[in-house]
Amino acid sequence: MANPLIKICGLSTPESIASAAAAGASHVGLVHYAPSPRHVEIAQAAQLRRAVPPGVKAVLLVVNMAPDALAQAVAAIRPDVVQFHGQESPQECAAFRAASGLEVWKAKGIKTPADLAEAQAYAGALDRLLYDAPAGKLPGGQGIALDWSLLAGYRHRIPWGLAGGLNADNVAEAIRQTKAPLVDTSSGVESAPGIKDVDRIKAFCQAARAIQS
Ligand SMILES: O=C(O)c1ccccc1NCC(=O)[C@H](O)[C@H](O)COP(=O)(O)O
Repeated sequence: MANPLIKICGLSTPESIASAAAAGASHVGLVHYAPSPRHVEIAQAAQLRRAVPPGVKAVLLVVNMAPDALAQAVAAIRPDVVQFHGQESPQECAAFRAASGLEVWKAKGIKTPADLAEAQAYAGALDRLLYDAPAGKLPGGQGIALDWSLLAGYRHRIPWGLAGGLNADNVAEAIRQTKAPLVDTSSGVESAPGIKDVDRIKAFCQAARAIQS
């Protein structure tokens, strides 16, 4: 099995972006959602995006954002990827993808086999589905793992990734069970909500790459 891509999400300082890149992350996430402890304003996100080194993709996370506001945010930040993390429909994702020409991901909360089957309706509208725990107080970044056994052996209709409660201690087992081609973490590499920890980022990336087929 090839090493999975690694996304470290919810970064809010140039230092944490540099740590994630140095540890081998393929993607770094900037959360623009005011209720989140990881929220960054547009101007801050634009500055952080400039700190993302070549070879690492910047992912902008948004939740049910109005199309005009999203277009302005994208113009200012210039992300490589937009990750929708609210109730955006396949049609809305497809329309944004066609209009922007950007890579588009959609996070979907998965609790049952039916949720997983429903998520496949996004095939053709997206570049990647990100399976996460169902929304609670926040739509994402909750540190809650989904039931990985739901994904074991599943025939996905679209490129995908695994998020939700991943950390250095469990990511290898999650990859072993699900064969995830991309793993994503946020609270699992923090010392407190919104505060990224360099050592935890390093340990997560090492553990995610330690998997052998
Ligand atoms: O991280 C947040 O605070 C957040 C808030 C609102 C929407 C999405 C958010 N994060 C999105 C992510 O991609 C997280 O990495 C993903 O949900 C996994 O988080 P965690 O379980 O904490 O590793």
